Amino acid sequence: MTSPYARELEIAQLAVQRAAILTKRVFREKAKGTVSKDDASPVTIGDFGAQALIIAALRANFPGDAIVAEEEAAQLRSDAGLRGLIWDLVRSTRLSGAAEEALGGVRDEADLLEVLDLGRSEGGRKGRVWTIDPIDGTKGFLRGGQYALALALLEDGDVKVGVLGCPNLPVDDEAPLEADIGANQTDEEGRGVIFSAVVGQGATSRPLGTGGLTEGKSIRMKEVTEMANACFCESVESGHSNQSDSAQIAQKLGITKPSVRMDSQAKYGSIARGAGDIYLRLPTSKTYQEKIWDHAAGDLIVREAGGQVTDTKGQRLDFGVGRTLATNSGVVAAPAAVHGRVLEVVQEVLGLK
Ligand SMILES: Nc1ncnc2c1ncn2[C@@H]1O[C@H](COP(=O)(O)OS(=O)(=O)O)[C@@H](OP(=O)(O)O)[C@H]1O
Ligand SMILES: [Mg+2]
Ligand SMILES: [Mg+2]
Ligand SMILES: [Mg+2]
Repeated sequence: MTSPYARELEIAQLAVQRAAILTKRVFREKAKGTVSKDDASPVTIGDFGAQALIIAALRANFPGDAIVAEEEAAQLRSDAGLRGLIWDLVRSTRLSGAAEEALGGVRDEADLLEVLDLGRSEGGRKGRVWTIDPIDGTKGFLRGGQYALALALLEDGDVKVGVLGCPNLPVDDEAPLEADIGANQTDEEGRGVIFSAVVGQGATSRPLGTGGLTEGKSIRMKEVTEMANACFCESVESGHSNQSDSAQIAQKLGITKPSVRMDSQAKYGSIARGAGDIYLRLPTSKTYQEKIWDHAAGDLIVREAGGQVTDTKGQRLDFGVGRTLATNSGVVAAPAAVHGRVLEVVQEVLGLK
């Protein structure tokens, strides 16, 4: 008997792997100066191209499912030049060997727009909903630092399958956490990893390849025996997470190491494999609502690796409210055994108790 969600997991990973071939091409061509067209940023090109390829794979395999994706086609409808550039990339990006056969493609430029707009679902608590962030950590992508292609399947509001493609993280699960290096790490030997998880089946990492999937390894969070030695990750952008609050929290917890700042859901993947221990995302404004595509895959991967993920109020992230995590505020992710203690200090510093 095949395990539940086996096909969803396989297709999701292949789709992410194919889309990562495109984002890496865009980065390389940007470095050579051949990709920019007028004011189109490479991240725009990569975002649209990767989203189109991922949705095409979902459309071919799970045509009845709803999709909540970050980008939409509007800008491409009015910009034929940009549309043509993206179409050229999309039509020529394929997995090697038989793996490509399982994934559907995009037919033409008109279909490109159609496919992109399939991601405009409002989400919600009913049925199967895929959520996609084609490039998470756009700043990291541009710098040649960390970024992720994120894909998750929700069923009745719960995350069932999560996949994170991280082209610039080390393949080696034991490799120490690197602060945002910002150098061009794309294509460096030993980099590129896919994290994945299925509810109740644990979390896995495997090299990000260009054809069929290779064997995965099970990953677990590291046990925190001494808080002083714990390592916490946070956003690079101070506008995305309050870094002065996190410094105070770390100090109160007795953490002596400086935080590791890293873009994207690579933070979730890194703590899930024990390269780091804690991920804090502390609100910088009362009005910003986190987007479901920025957290769904990472949330499941960390929980399946032995972690607990809540918001700063101590509530589980609720992916069933719509396109945003409207009822949550920030993120606190840590090994289950110490999550309570971390949350207590977060609430003390934020004045929530
Ligand atoms: N004000 C504010 N607060 C919190 N989050 C915000 C905010 N503004 C944007 N975003 C979202 O942050 C996503 C990137 O998060 P990161 O953790 O990668 O940030 S950072 O790049 O490390 O600084 C980023 O995802 P991408 O757009 O896919 O890069 C945004 O969806
Ligand atoms: Mg994002
Ligand atoms: Mg994005
Ligand atoms: Mg964005």
